[in-house]
Amino acid sequence: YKVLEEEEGETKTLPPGSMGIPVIGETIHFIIQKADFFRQKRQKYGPIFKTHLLGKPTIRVSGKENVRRIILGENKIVQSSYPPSVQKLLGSKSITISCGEQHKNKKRQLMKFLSPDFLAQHVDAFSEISVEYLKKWSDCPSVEIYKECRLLFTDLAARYLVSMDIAAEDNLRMKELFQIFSDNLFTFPVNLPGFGFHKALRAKAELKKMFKKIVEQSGKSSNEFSSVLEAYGASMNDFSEFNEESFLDAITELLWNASETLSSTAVCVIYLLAKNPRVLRKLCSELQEKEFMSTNSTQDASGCYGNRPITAKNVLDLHYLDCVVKEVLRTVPTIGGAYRKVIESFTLEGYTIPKDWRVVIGIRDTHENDISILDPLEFNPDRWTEAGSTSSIAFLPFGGGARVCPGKNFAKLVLKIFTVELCRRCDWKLLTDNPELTLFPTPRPKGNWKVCFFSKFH
Ligand code: HEM
Repeated sequence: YKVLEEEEGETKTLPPGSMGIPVIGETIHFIIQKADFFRQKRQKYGPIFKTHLLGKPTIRVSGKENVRRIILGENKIVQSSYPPSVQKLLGSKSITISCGEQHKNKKRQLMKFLSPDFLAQHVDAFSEISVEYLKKWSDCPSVEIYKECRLLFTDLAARYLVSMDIAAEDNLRMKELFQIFSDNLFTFPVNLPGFGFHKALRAKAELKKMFKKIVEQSGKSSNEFSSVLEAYGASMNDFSEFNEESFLDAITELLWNASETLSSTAVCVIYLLAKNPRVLRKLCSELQEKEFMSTNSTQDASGCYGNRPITAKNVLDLHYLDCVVKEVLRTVPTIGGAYRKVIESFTLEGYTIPKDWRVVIGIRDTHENDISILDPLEFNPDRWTEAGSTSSIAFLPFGGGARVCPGKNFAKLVLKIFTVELCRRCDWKLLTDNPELTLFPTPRPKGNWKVCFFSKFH
């Protein structure tokens, strides 16, 4: 790769960086170092650098304006394009991988399903399921928090996104399979025993078998499953076109997307609130002030503690809660980067971003290096309350433009409900010394963090 090219008399400069060894590029470093690979490169080369990853020359871009330009340039200068391992594992019909009209239709359907009315209708249910798990956790001496959050949010997503009840033992196995699937999404697409890709394909095949069994045992026909699955093809309206593989792929994509992201963020909420008692106190004060949290621990005849039920409307009154959830997503963004293919060469900060290269939008890098705020690495929800300053904060945890996360409002509501129930019902303590997070593929504990929950009402 020549650093300088001449085209139409114009000098074109590729961003700084290194392309590694032929064919393999720097993929092995990336697989070993994960998020640190990008951090080190950014420190060395700045916000735009080139490398060669997973079979393609790649440019990683960070910085609010740069990222905005790419996100809003979908289908004009870039198009969503994930590495071959991700494409094969999610399937060409998944929302993440599909493009053009097919993508637009599926996305529209999914967003229609996840309407404000749908969210409002299920607030009680989201609350109940959070309470169910919090009670279970408080009854144990300690719990492995990441595992438990995965069980909770897979259960929640299965019930409300795909109308599927999963038994506890199936959920445990699903948790293991989703973990193998996620851990090996970004890898060499070599389908041979011992390779990560092979393990992920097997995990997905087993997941689909489990979903098929659950669907069959439910006695429902496929068109009785929630309309969200129609997003994956007109098949469910027209039985002759019903495609079982697409139906099971759709369940996998939705459950994986929801449980991976929500469990990761919920663990970060638990961790960051435990680490920042001042923030937790301030959040509890807000809950008390707005009558979401009673200071009276006496249970009434209906089993309530005088806590105000959460609704889609009254949760909006909780401004500090909003700041806390935003700050968790800013300091530890769930998705570190989004992948695109360049369909039309363009320039950024004077560098050429050539056609056919891959561009990775650095979400984490952009948040971490935000020069418009003080100490961007610090967890400080109060920064969101300072008048006038918030619109300049780099904040794109859900991406943007045509590829914006369709689960954004669902995720924010579920996370807020979980956080309110957590704070008003429990105290908790991390039992692991020096807990550390690993950031790739999504933030999660390094090792098994144990957490002890105490019910506030015992
Ligand atoms: C904290 C929670 C979540 C975060 C931070 C998050 C983040 C993201 C981001 C950054 C993208 C854009 C990727 C890109 O630009 O290529 C995305 C896409 C997507 N998300 Fe989420 N997500 C979350 C929860 C969910 C949930 C609950 C669902 C399911 C309802 C979901 C379904 C999807 C789908 C289907 C896409 C692909 C959209 C497309 O390609 O147009 N996400 N998510």
